[in-house]
Amino acid sequence: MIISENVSLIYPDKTQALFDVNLEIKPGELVYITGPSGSGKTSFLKLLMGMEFPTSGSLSVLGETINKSNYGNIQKLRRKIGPVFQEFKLIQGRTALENVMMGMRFLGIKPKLMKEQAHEALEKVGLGHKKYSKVENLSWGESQRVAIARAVARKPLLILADEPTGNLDYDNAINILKLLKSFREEDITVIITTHATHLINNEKDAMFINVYKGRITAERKGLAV
Ligand SMILES: Nc1ncnc2c1ncn2[C@@H]1O[C@H](COP(=O)(O)OP(=O)(O)OP(=O)(O)O)[C@@H](O)[C@H]1O
Repeated sequence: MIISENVSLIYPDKTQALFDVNLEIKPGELVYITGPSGSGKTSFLKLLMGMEFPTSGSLSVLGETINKSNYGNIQKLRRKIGPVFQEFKLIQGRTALENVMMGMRFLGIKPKLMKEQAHEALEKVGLGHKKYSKVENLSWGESQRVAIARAVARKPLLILADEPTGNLDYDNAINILKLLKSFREEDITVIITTHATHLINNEKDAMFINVYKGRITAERKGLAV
């Protein structure tokens, strides 16, 4: 699913965000990425989405090599990924349903099916009753759920959630994590960055990646390795 060998990332201004990342993530795994602010968590997710390319080393995601020369295939790869961004990236003035449908625009799905998948995804995240609400009228937690619905409506193989519990109170944060974890039952690999280590300390069936100053350590708990 994801194989990273000696991957380093240096931005054009010479900031080295990641050093020698070696890891393998298997299909259907739940992965938490923790680490202080500025340690390289988002940079790692950007590499997985092909929004950045490794400066050195080799990275393969769902069988596609992440490098500039493979750009055509990386665009196809993105159709199999459901991203949940830190700042949601919802379109104001549009309803929850419209936002979820917009996330499927370039997937080549027929409009009727697109609508069905969007309805289904909003039901799944518990927002069936807010489908026709404009997103600016939703609470923070509800907006986060719309962003998650938009990611799962695409029927992805991989969900990448960047700090999905940021700005949520304890109960909402726990519920959002529960929701994201539930997608594993559909064999989706779920990767979550979080500062909220207290929320995940008791997880027994997950891979934990810690990033510190661009260097990664990984351990699996409770999984057959
Ligand atoms: N486009 C960029 N150009 C140059 N440097 C960057 C760029 N994006 C990130 N960085 C730098 O790379 C390092 C890692 O940043 P990154 O956003 O990956 O950290 P993070 O762990 O996700 O932080 P946070 O928890 O605050 O979101 C930081 O030093 C950051 O300033």
